Formats: sequence, C-alpha cells, structure tokens
Amino acid sequence: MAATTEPTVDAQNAAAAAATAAADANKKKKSKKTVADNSKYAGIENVLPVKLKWSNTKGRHIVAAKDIPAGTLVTVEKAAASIVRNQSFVNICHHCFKPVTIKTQTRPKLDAQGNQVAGQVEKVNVPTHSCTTCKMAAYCSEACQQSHAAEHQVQCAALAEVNSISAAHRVSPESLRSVLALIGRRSVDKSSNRSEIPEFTDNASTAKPTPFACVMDLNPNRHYIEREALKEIQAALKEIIALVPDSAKISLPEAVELHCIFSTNQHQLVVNNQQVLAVYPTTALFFHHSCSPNCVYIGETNGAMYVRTMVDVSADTDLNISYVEICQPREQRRRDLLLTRHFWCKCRRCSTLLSKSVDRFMDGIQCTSCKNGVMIFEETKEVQDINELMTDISALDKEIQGKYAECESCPAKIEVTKLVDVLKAAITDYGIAHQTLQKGDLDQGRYQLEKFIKDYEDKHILSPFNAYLVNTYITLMRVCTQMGSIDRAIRYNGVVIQRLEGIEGAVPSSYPRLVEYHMSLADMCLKQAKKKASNRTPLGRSTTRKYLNEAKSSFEAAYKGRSVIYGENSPRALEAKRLLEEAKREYNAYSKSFEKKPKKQPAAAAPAVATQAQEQTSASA
Ligand SMILES: C[S@@+](CC[C@H](N)C(=O)[O-])C[C@H]1O[C@@H](n2cnc3c(N)ncnc32)[C@H](O)[C@@H]1O
Repeated sequence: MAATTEPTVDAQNAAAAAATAAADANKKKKSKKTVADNSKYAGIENVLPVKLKWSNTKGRHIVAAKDIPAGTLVTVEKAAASIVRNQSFVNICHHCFKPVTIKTQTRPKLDAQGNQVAGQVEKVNVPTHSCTTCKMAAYCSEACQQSHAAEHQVQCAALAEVNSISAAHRVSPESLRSVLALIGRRSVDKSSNRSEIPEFTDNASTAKPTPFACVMDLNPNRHYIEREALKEIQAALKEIIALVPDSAKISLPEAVELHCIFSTNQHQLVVNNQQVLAVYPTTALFFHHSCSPNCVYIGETNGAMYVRTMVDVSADTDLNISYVEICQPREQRRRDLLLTRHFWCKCRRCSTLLSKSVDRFMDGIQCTSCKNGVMIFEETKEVQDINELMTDISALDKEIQGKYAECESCPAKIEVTKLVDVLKAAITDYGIAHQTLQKGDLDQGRYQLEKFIKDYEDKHILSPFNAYLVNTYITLMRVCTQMGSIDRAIRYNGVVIQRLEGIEGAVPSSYPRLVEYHMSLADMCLKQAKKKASNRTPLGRSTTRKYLNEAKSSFEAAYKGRSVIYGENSPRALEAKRLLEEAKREYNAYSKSFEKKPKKQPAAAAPAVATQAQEQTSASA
C-alpha cells in the first residue's frame, strides 16, 4: 500500500486556523490603511475656503470649508516641474511661458539623414534667446534665461541628447524631459536648502513652485508599465542620468519612479495658447477625478494653475476636477483614465446605472422598433483588479458576449454585439470623413460629414446626443468657418450648444468648451449681422435681427461662464463683456433705424404756412 500523505485531523484544523488567521490579518491589512498626514499641506486652509481630509475609502481629498458660489478660487499652485510640449517647443519661454521672439539664421543645409549638403545653406527660424550648448531650451529674454540657469545647468547635457535617446529606445522625448525637469527642481531645492512645506497663496503672480519633496508624496502607479516597455524606459533613463552632473545625480530606480509619477499625475495646460505639461502635487494629491466635476482648472500665463468651482458648492462637499474630456461616452472616459491615469473610474456618474444616467445618450444607439428610446446594456462587471485589466483590456470586450441590450421605452431587445457592429460602422464612416479633412479636402470632408448626419441621425440610428454626432457638428462648424460659409457655421454651432445643453447634468453651464462655443457663436453672429445690416428686405431684416439677438444672448452666456472659469475681472471675461455691450449697442441702433420717424406735427401757427405751401403746389400744378 502506498504511504499516505493525508494530514491528520489536528493538522487539518491547525492549517484551517492558520488560513483563517492569515485571511483575517490580510483583511485587517487591507482595511487599515495608514492615515495620510496632511499637515504639510494644511497651510492652504488659511488662504482658501477649503479643508483637507483623509478617509479610508477615498484617501486624501479636499472639501469646501463653507458654502461657496460658482467661480470661487479653491487652489492656486505653481508646478513643481513643467515641460513645454513638442508642438510648442520653440514658441514659448521654457521658464515663464511667455511667447519667444524668433530670428532667422543661415546654416549649412542638411539632408534627410542629417548630413551636410556640400555648398548649400538654408534659412531657419530660431528663438532669439536659447541655450547655445544644448540648443533645446528657448527663452523670452536674457533675464529669464539667467533665472532658469541653475535648473537648466543640471539638464543641459542630457537635453542635448534627448531626441536621439528617445528615438533609440522608442520612449517619448516628453517623458524623458519630464524626468529632467523634476531633477532640475530637486537640485535647486536641495542647493537652496528649501523647506519641504509648500507655501500657499491666492494669487498666481506670487505663487512659488511646489517643493520637490511633495512630488514624492504622489502615487507612481508603477504597475501600469508593461515589462518590455519598462526595459526600454530603464535603458533610456540610464543614458539620461549618465549625462546629469554628479551634484544632481539620481539612481535608476529613482529616475523610473519620477517618470511614473510625472506620467500618471501630469496636467496638460494651455498657456499663452501653447501646450504645457506639468505636475502640481497639491492639486494631484487632493483633487479626485469626477466625470461631473464641480471644479475646473486653468493655466495662468506664468504656468501657475487656478482651480475654481464651476457650480455652487455646499460646505463639506468634495471638490473634484475632471482629468479627461467629459463630453464623451462613459466607456471612452473610463478607458482614457485607465490608459493615462491608471485607475478605473468610480465617480458618481460612472457608478450610476446607465439607464438612470445621462451617459445612456452619449453612446446611445436608437431602438429600430420604436425609433424613440435608446438601447441600454447595463455593465455588471466591476473592475477589481486594475493590473488584470491593464494587461488585457480586451476583457472589457469579452464582457458583452451573449448579452442583450433592451430598449428603454419599448420591449425590444437586441444582442449587444449587433449594437457594437452598428457603432463600429459609424466610427468607420466618422473616421473616413476626418481622414479626408486631414488630407486638406474640405469640400469632400464636409460632404462626408453631412452625409454622416443624414445616415445616422436622420435615419434614427444614433441618439441625437451621441458623442459621434455631436463631434460631427463640431467639426462641421469648424470646416464651414474655414470655408467662409458663415451662415452654415452659425447653424452648426447652434446645434452643438443645443446638444451639449440638451442633456441635463452632462455638461455644466460653465464648462470651458461649452462657454467657448457660446463665444464663437456670438462672435460669428455679430460679424454676420453687421454685414447683413444693409439688406433691408424683410428676409434680410429678420436675419439681422435674429443674429443680433443670438449675439446678445450668447455673449451673455460666455461672459457669465468666463467670469466663473477665469474670474470676473480676467481679460477673457472682460473681452466677452465688451463684446456683449457692443452687441447690445448694435441691436439698439439697428432697431432704432426702423423706427418710423414721427410725422412732423404742424406747429400752432403753421396752418397758414401749410396752406400757403399747398397753394403753391397746386398753383404750380
Ligand atoms: C487625488 S489622488 C487621491 C489621493 C490618494 N489616494 C492619496 O491618498 O494620496 C488621485 C488618485 O485617486 C484615485 N482616484 C481619483 N479619482 C478617482 C475616481 N473617480 N475613481 C477611482 N479612483 C479615483 C486614483 O487612484 C488616483 O490615482
């Protein structure tokens, strides 16, 4: 008989007890997260109407300290580190983000491989002030270059090689520059013995960069990088740090950590119409993401960031911002967040049943039976293991196999895979139209976009609020403006606003994109009304009046929205206010020009004159 390896009852009990104890310990470990110490950041509570909090479920977060109205400033922060994006690289100062001046230089002509072509020269535009060693950092002035010298000095040699290192390892140059920017901040903070405690202010012009020490409080979310990609990142960073002077040198694991921290916590800002990426530790630590945010962040001209409430907020309510574009379907937002921020969104909007959420319209496909309701498929899978999803995002697609979607207003059902086919066909057609536009064929592109509307909206296939349809109108509005078809552009702009405002709760009235659509509509209407004012036919009259009315109400909406987002006395709000006044004046002047001139009432002594005049007329007759 073979020797038995069966455990005794005692051993079994002991093993079971050990397993239970381990599970309990594990549970305790999971439920007892270390309480984060917010004291380093507590100074913000003295300057702005906010309170910093920590909870087991949310971690660090920030709430309103009292009831605050829309447009209240809740954070001002200057980035710990920032980089100018590739497309804006030579346009703005790498220190203060002001536009740089450009000079034309003559240099030996280079062929496609970068070799000099004998005897030939070419003219190139270069910034007036730039680092002559690395030829990478551009500045607006000598003074700015000097102010940036300590930070730049530790980056210079590596910056010169960033593009070649990036190409050799297929790692984005922006991510390598971001690590260098953080090394620069660390080095300057260290050499100046700077306090690790951030100083808070309510004014961007007095804000100081958040200390490097706060960057290290951020979550690097390291798990998101695939093994192969990580190897390339490590190889690239090894070459980068080899070029950093000893005084600022960091280890390879530290460099990888900084790479992950920047990438998963960065904010993209538009500063002086150019693109900047930056890390704002206080904002990144405390403001959670929501797909229905109550706050909005904007870049100031010096690269500081303001966060303001977009709606009225009551005391103790969480303050949140959106890390992604909110005018897109739930699935798309969640995927974007997964890929860029490395978490699965559990905000209130994403956690609400689709049938009860505004999201049902955003990727809505209409019911072919009743042509009224949209088809609903409730996703039941809760993503627990983010690592699993990161390594296999197709798990989301497998979820729909064999499932049915139901119409919200009639008993019709359809396989979800069939709905996906409809959506895929729409996405293909949408993509074709956009490719045509990218090739520069505006006429054909416009034709294809208008056909998209006929095929998918007029035939009741997509919900009118479907994000692809709304985006089609947005593109049409831009194409028509470019082609000079302003009346059409106005019509499409109006549809965009009506769609975005049409789904209650999807987009706040002060959402920056919506506010700017009001501004562009008002602007076009005012200009077009001025052009058409000379046409005094009944049709010309009613069009001019309609445009002037539209200009007034849209400038009003833009002024309100810009006051909330940028502040009441900001140049952008004041620009909208000035144009609103102009539209009102134009409207009044135009209306007045149609007022019937009162017939001259004969004065008391006039009858004799009138009679005289009449007599004269009849005499001459
Ligand atoms: C604002 S920090 C949160 C603070 C951090 N947990 C702490 O205590 O230090 C950002 C992180 O919170 C989580 N988070 C923020 N918004 C979220 C959302 N809507 N759904 C799920 N997780 C979210 C993500 O893990 C994200 O990386």
